[in-house]
Amino acid sequence: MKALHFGAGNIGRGFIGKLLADAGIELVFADVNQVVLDALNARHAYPVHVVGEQAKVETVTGVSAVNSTSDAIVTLIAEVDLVTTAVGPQILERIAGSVAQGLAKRSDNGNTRPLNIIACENMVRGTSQLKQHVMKALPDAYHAWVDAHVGFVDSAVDRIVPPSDAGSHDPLEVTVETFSEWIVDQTQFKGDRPDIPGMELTDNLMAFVERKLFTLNTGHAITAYLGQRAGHATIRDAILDPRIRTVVQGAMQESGAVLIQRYGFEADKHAAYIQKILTRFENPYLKDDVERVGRQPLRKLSAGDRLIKPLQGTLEYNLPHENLVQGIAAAMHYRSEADPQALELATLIAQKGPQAALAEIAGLAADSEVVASVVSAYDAMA
Ligand SMILES: NC(=O)C1=CN([C@@H]2O[C@H](COP(=O)(O)OP(=O)(O)OC[C@H]3O[C@@H](n4cnc5c(N)ncnc54)[C@H](O)[C@@H]3O)[C@@H](O)[C@H]2O)C=CC1
Ligand SMILES: O=P(O)(O)OC[C@H]1O[C@](O)(CO)[C@@H](O)[C@@H]1O
Repeated sequence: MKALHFGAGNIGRGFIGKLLADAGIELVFADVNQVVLDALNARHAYPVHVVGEQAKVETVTGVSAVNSTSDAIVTLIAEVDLVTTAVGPQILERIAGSVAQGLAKRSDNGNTRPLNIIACENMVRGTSQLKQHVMKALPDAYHAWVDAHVGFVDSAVDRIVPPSDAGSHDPLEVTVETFSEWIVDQTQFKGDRPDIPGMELTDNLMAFVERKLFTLNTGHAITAYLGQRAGHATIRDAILDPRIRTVVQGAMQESGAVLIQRYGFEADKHAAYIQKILTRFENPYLKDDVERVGRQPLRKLSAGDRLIKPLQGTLEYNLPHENLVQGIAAAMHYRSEADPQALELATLIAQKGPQAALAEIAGLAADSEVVASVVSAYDAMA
């Protein structure tokens, strides 16, 4: 079996690519970072530091790489059995054109072996969104063929992989936590489902996507935003601050109450899930900067993402949300000179004021009670 994985970054090398290579799948990474591409093609292997109580270094072998903007992509898509991505939600649209060309070539070549495509991004049904971009880029004449032979499989992906230690000079080295969870929608595959140890199948993906995104990612983002306000550099330092921990735990519980209502999770199991996540944030073996976890605040404050969607859920079920409100207010204060979205956020707030800016970014009614609560928390934090 042969796979093409877009994005040889932290999750690509440290999680998805590793699982594929460990399963004996011939793996080609596609990326735009020439240093990483050259190193992968020179060594065909890289080290993964799995850190925890019992640290170990595992070597991923038998991998190669191509430039994601080269024609090689089209040829590969015409022949591989599996395509995965971990490039970031905003990049999916950019790779869709070459995926479409590859699918057209596959069809022209008469290759009717099933192909499955799985986007592994922090977003709800990211593969379905990739499919929309691909279909837009693909001539109509190929649509029926793609529907018959290509599975677009949504997934939820959970492993904390910050950039490797700044002390390392190896561009391929990656450091990962012990925990990992990759859950895919078994109903969307074409042909036989691949047997990849570490890839779990479900017929109830939305529950798992929302459980992960609106618990871990909700709590993580709020830890980052409150952490920056309090002057903490890392997620560990922030979550060990008792005032921050109280709000983060409260926000995960508020979001959890929505998930329990919506999906029927058992309350005690969900409480244990939250506690486990808090210990993952505390991981003493990972150095995870608040800027990494807080990156791209406009995306994180958008309507379907980890802060606003749980808040909307509390409104839908008439549930408490004071800690989510604190987290959203802190997100509006997030600043980073290196992050274009943080700069845009600051400009929007300066130009329109916090009420109109939040309404626009989050898709909330400017005159709603909940926007007034966030603005009042935002002002109190200023
Ligand atoms: N790092 C983590 O702990 C986790 C990340 N994720 C998700 O995985 C995705 C990737 O995140 P990271 O690995 O942390 O980011 P990263 O920045 O480490 O990796 C992204 C990679 O994509 C590459 N890339 C950019 N444009 C490209 C293009 N046009 N074609 C091919 N490659 C391109 C970059 O050069 C980089 O190597 C994101 O959606 C993130 O939300 C999900 C769970 C955990
Ligand atoms: O990758 P994003 O969506 O910017 O958000 C960072 C988040 O992703 C993760 O890297 C993995 O889920 C978390 O550590 C963090 O909550």
